[in-house]
Formats: sequence, structure tokens, C-alpha cells
Amino acid sequence: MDELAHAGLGPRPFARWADPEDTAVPSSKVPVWLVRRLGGLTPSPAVPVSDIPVPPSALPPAAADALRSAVGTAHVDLDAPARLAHAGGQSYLDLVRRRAGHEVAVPDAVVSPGSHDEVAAVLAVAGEHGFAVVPYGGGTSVVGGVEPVGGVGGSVPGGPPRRAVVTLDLARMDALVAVDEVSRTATFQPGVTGPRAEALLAPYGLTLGHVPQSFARATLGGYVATRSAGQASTGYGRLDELVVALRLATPVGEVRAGTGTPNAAGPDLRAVFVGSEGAFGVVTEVTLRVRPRPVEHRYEMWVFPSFEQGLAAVRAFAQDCSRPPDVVRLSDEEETRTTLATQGAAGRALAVYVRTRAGRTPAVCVLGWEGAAGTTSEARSAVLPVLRAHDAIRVGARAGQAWRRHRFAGPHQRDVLLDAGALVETVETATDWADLTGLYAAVSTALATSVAGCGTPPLVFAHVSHIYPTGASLYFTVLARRLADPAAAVAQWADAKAAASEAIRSAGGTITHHHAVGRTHAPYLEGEIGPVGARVLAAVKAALDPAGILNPGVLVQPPGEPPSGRDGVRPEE
Ligand SMILES: Cc1cc2nc3c(=O)[nH]c(=O)nc-3n(C[C@H](O)[C@H](O)[C@H](O)COP(=O)(O)OP(=O)(O)OC[C@H]3O[C@@H](n4cnc5c(N)ncnc54)[C@H](O)[C@@H]3O)c2cc1C
Repeated sequence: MDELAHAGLGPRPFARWADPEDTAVPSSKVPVWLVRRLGGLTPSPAVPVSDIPVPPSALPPAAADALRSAVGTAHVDLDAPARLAHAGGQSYLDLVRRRAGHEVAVPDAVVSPGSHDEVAAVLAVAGEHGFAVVPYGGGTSVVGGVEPVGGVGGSVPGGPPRRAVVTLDLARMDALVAVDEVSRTATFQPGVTGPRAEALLAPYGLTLGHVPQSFARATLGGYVATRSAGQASTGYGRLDELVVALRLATPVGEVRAGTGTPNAAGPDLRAVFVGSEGAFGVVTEVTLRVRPRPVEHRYEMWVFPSFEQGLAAVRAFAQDCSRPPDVVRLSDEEETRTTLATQGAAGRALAVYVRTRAGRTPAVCVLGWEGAAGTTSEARSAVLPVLRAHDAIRVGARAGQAWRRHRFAGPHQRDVLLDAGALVETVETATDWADLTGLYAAVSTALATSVAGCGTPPLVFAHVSHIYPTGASLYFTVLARRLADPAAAVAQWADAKAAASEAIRSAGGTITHHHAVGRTHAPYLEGEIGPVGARVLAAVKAALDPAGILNPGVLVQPPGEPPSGRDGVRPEE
């Protein structure tokens, strides 16, 4: 896993994932095949960041002074560049708005605490002066989780009166607090990024093994707050399975949850805070389960005669195999076709090979095993009977290793597609195995119908990459020609997202398997957890954050305010 310690990127530009000049960025361009398939694209460069209007900070001077006393003058920034750098997350609509300088919301100040006590002091100042606080880790939220919303109308320039909002950037809190090699746990501050966590654990021969695609920028505090799932979740577990203990600062005081050893001391409080998205408190320390660094990484590509056959096989991995592969990623037929068609001559040759061997509707599947010397071959042998029983054909290790090498390329490709004038976004959900194909069909159809309705024929495809004994996730990608006018482009995706969310609701899927609720999905949460469930969350919020200063509109709707999700909610909702 040593390469993970070096997977970091330089500072994030305003309206993209990475600077094209960054040495870690793979160069690529949009394949002609794809441009043709989308009906042509019109390149659309981003407006210079200097053209984005930044309203004066609405933070009262007395509040700014109190914040300076809490964290030090150098760590309270009211200037435009810092505020612009914290203008929301990394969803397609975040980037479209920033690229066009359209409806860009910025916080009134950025505050960077250096310790648990400083976080607690900032919350105390917020309570006293009545401004909102948005906890911010790597800023990779794709669900409006770090949108600088203060409540009552948000902070869009020219919008209605609103509460000031301070973004609480946790990047300074990036230390390894302790390692317990005997118990195999490590305690970190929340601002540690994925690559930094791996670099800090490397001298101990340990790894976290949690590798979301946002790994280069996302933080451990963000992982906890969103209950994230990494690419190797089948082997290493989702983040919720790795959290041993937490320390949080809340507006009413410190909370510690989890003790390390399983116990029966009442309900497990970790479950209240893992996935609480900065609405209940700020994670200031997290103790996570760690493992010995693997020395073998065996990745292979296989191909099934159809997505349906592949689904049956990966279900058998989850239900019947004592050790499923650590990484399982099964593409549907359209994703298979698109992936191979966009990979140049080698991809086209591979496409011919898989069609010849597996038939007209091949579905490729990447399988990965990681572990101590000599262990991966045994683990692989255990799933071979399942693969054979479902007519899978081995494509080989080279294609599997190529997937592993390029597994963080997605957000860079998105930058290239955005520059070229494409709509490119994802939707994720999950359900039981019994309902999975129904959900797959419903969401695919909803996305395709909505985007095609704008006169922009889309490509919609999906994969399964998180499997459980009872069900699996579905991860859809949508590509289309982006409408030129920024407001129309926003509506083009917001409508598609609303249609997909409705389809998810009707087909019994979850509104989010791992991207979290944020503000985008908040209007759908009650439909999933029921009115009593929503009241439980509201009661927890009221107990921990009685003044409603933490991340207003995330998870719990502030009383008397309209739903805050502005991306993907039909206007009548
Ligand atoms: C290109 C791309 C790929 C992605 N791939 C994946 C993936 O593979 N798997 C996956 O699960 N997700 C993925 N995501 C979503 C996102 O990366 C995850 O939700 C991630 O866990 C967020 O971490 P972050 O540090 O960036 O948090 P942020 O975006 O900064 O914050 C996310 C939420 O957590 C809150 N928060 C952050 N830090 C704290 C803290 N210390 N205490 C309390 N609340 C806090 C914020 O207020 C916000 O509500 C992806 C996103 C992008 C842009």
C-alpha cells in the first residue's frame, strides 16, 4: 500500500478536482467515440475565479474578534480567496456553478482550529453570537454537506437576509495521536487525509485500507461524518466497521463514544455520531481499527456473459464464500462497453476479446485480493468454483492491475469532461438482492428519460462495488451534452437527480449508500426513516445543538424553514 501514502494532490483549484499541471494528474482527452455518442460537445472553459463576486463578510466584528481569541488571529480568515476556496463541495453542480460563476455561495469566514479545545471554543463563540458553523474536512462532499448555508435563505449573493456562516476547516488537526500495536488501533485527529493516514501508519507496518475514490483529498473526520465506503469495502469493511472510538466537541460539551471492546452498556453511541455529518458535533479524534500492511496485491479482471450472471456470482461471493475478494467491482454491459471503448487501441482489442469469449453482452468484473505473503492465492482459489458456476472467463491480471493503477482517475477524467462541455455525474443507492434488478432498471430509466427529455441523449451505466450478504450498492454514471446556459445546465441535472431520487424511493432503495444525506438528500430522509425516526434525529439535534448552529439543513430540517436541498428536489417538494 506504499503507493497510497504518495497518492496526495497539490492545492485544489477553485472549480476542478486537480490542477492539470499537478504531476500526479494523468493527462487524457475525451475520446472521439464518446463525443459522437453524446451528439457533440461544446468546450466550455471556466470563468476566472477573480470574476466571481464575493459579498462582504456578514460576520459581526465582535464575533470575528471572539474567534481570533479562540484560535489565534492567523487562523481566522475573512478574505475573499479563503472564502472562495470553501465555497461548497465537489458535486457536479458545485463545479458547474463555480465554473460559470453562477449562484456561488461563500462562507463569511474560514476558521481553522488546532485542537479539540479550540473547536469547543469556536462552538461557544458561535452559540454566543448566533452564527452557523459548517465543519469542513477535505471538502469532497457531493451532497451539499459543506455548502455554506447559515439558515434562512442561505448565503447566495443577492438572496434574502440570513445568518452569518463560518466554515470550520479542520486541516490543521492532522496528527496521529496514538497507535496501539497490540490492540491494532490508531487514534487520529480529524483533518488527516487518506494518503497522510497511510504515511503515518507505514512506519508501524499498518494500514487503514479505506480507499474511497476521493482518497487524495478526503479526511478521516469526513469519512466518519459521512459513513463512507472505500473501494476495498468487501475486505476491509465500511468506515462504520472500522470506527472503534470517537471524541467530539458539541455545542453542549464533549462526548466520547465507543470503548474499543464490544460491550452491552446500552445502545452504542458510535452509531449516533458515525454518519452525523457535522450536524450533531465536530469529530476531534477518531480511533480506527488498523491491519498489517498487505504485501500481496492480486487484481484480476473476469468477464461474465451478462450483468445478471455477474450479479448472481457476486451475490454468491457475499453469501456463500468464507472470504470474498477484498475488491469486487462488477460493471453492467453499458459500463463495460464504455470503459473498453474509451481506452484506446488496447481497450478496443480487449472489447473484441471479451465479446468473442463471453458473448454479445459482456459484463466485466474486477476482483482484488490483498494480504500477507502466500494468502491471496488461497483466497482466490476459494471463489473459483463460483466464477466457473456462473460462466465467468478470466481476462487476466494485466487488466486487473491496470484498473488498480487508474482507480483514482475518475475525478481527473471528470475535469476533462467538464472542460469539454459534458454533463458528468453519479447517483448511488443500495437495496436487498431480491430488489436489486428492479431498482437498477427503475433508476437507469429515470435518468435516461429525464436527460433525454432535455434533448441531450445520455449514456447511463452502472456498477456494483459494495456487496453484503443481504444486498448490494448500485453506482450509476450519467454522461451527456451539458446545456450551455448555466441555469439550464443546473436544471438539466437537478431534474434528472429528482427523477432518480423518486425512482429510488418507489423501488425501495436507499437515498444514499455512501455519499451521505447532506442538504441534497435531506428532503428524502424522512421518507426513508419514517416520521418517528425523523423525530428521533431532531431530538438528538435539539439535545446537542439547541441553537441549531451546526450545519443547518443537514440531516435535520431547521424548524419552520423550507427544505434546504437545492440540487435534485422537484420544485413542488
Ligand atoms: C471524486 C469523488 C469521489 C468520491 N468517492 C467516494 C467513495 O468512493 N466513497 C465514499 O464513501 N464517498 C466518496 N465520495 C464522497 C466524499 O468523498 C466522502 O463523503 C468523504 O467521506 C468526505 O470526506 P471529506 O473529508 O472531504 O468531508 P467533507 O466533504 O469536508 O465533509 C463531509 C460532511 O462531513 C462533515 N464533516 C467533515 N469533517 C467533520 C468532522 N471532523 N466532524 C464532524 N463533521 C465533519 C461536513 O460538515 C459534511 O457534512 C467521493 C467524492 C468525490 C468528489
